[in-house]
Amino acid sequence: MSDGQAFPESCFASVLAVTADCVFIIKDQCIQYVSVGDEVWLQPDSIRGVSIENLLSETILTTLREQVSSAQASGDVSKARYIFRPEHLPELKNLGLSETIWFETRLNCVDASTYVWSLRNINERKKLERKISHQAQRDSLTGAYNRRALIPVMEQNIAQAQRYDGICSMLLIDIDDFSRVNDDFGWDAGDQLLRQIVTSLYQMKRTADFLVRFGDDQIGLFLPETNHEQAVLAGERARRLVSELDIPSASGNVSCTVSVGVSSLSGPEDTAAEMMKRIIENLAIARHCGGNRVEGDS
Ligand SMILES: Nc1nc2c(ncn2[C@@H]2O[C@H](COP(=O)(O)OP(=O)(O)OP(=O)(O)O)[C@@H](O)[C@H]2O)c(=O)[nH]1
Repeated sequence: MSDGQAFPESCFASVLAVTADCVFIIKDQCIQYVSVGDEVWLQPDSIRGVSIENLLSETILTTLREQVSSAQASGDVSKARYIFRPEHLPELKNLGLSETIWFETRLNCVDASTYVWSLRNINERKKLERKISHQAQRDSLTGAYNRRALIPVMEQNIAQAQRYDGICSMLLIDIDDFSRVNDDFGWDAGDQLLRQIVTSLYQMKRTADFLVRFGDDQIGLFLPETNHEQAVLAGERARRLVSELDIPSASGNVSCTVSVGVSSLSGPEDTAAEMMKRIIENLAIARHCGGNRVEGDS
């Protein structure tokens, strides 16, 4: 900084006071100074002079040591992310840490024993990221995962099945004549039927099974560690379950049937794409034969 731009030392405290980040100045592992920023739960008077080793967990301290080393080695600002959980940080919990906080931090060394560590609360950003990721992977009507979410799950499970037992299957469940439900009972009743089918299948499935809204009137159910015979039985259970639904609507009770295509991994050369192709062919046969039917690999 040139002389003309000399920063008035009296302004340093004001700069810290206006920043939303929480800033620590740490010397010989002791907190020399803290500006709490938006972390108003933190009580500066209670932690000034305290050793960070008494305040932070071993996991956080390990990352912090690495961050300090990195800043020392590069002579530059070093960044790291931390999760502060009240249950892992009893001292901070006593001070008022009441919820899990994600911090994005920057650290700069002043000299060999002193560094400045600033912590930015990114909980809001994390929440938004989770919401966007949730929306990207979920169907908004039924809350089930969507087709996009299925692909990696299927590929990962198929790769795993090929390394170990080689077994997994998938069902594609298609509502017969769904447009008739919309036409005769209204779109709301159609929506309600879709939701109820997803809820019933969700209750039927095993924990490890992965259920998705595959298309407009199609539900996919990926079944890890399930052979073809078991998968066809699961398809039959799903078919029967849906046929027993009877949903009241303003225009009368709504019921429907489904056609189910089933396919199972057929060997080490098989792929998710090939399996999906067979499922769609089997589903087409089930529909062609009049619906309300389960069709598996021949
Ligand atoms: N209620 C409701 N209907 C939807 C939704 N998404 C798509 N649809 C309707 O679902 C219907 C699907 O029609 P098709 O794919 O021809 O299926 P189908 O009438 O069951 O015919 P088949 O499959 O040949 O028995 C269309 O009328 C779409 O407008 C939704 O979210 N809610």
